[in-house]
Amino acid sequence: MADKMKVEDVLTKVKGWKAADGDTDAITKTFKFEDFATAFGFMSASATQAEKADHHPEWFNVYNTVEVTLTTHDAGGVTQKDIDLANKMDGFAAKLA
Ligand SMILES: C[C@H](O)[C@H](O)[C@H]1CNC2=NC(N)=NC(=O)C2=N1
Repeated sequence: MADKMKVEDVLTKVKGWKAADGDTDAITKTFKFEDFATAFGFMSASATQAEKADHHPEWFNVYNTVEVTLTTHDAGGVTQKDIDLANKMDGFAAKLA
């Protein structure tokens, strides 16, 4: 199992993510796209990656906005798996921007 890391250390390895409100055991970022189809494309690419890595995001989507929260349930906090998924999701978002 991936080891739980300090959220402040994790935040040095991802861009534009922050500690989730009232929760030092998760990181969050809000992605905004041109429209729903693009937001859904981002979610689709992220879902495929999540399945591949067996590591899944929590998210909330309204139209063109996707609020993402990452944590590792098995570790009770943030791990390298969240850093990897955050960086992948940033890459998908950059391609769709
Ligand atoms: C059994 C399976 O490997 C686990 O339940 C996986 C699935 N996806 C997961 N996703 C996340 N975010 N955290 C986990 O601990 C986790 N565990």
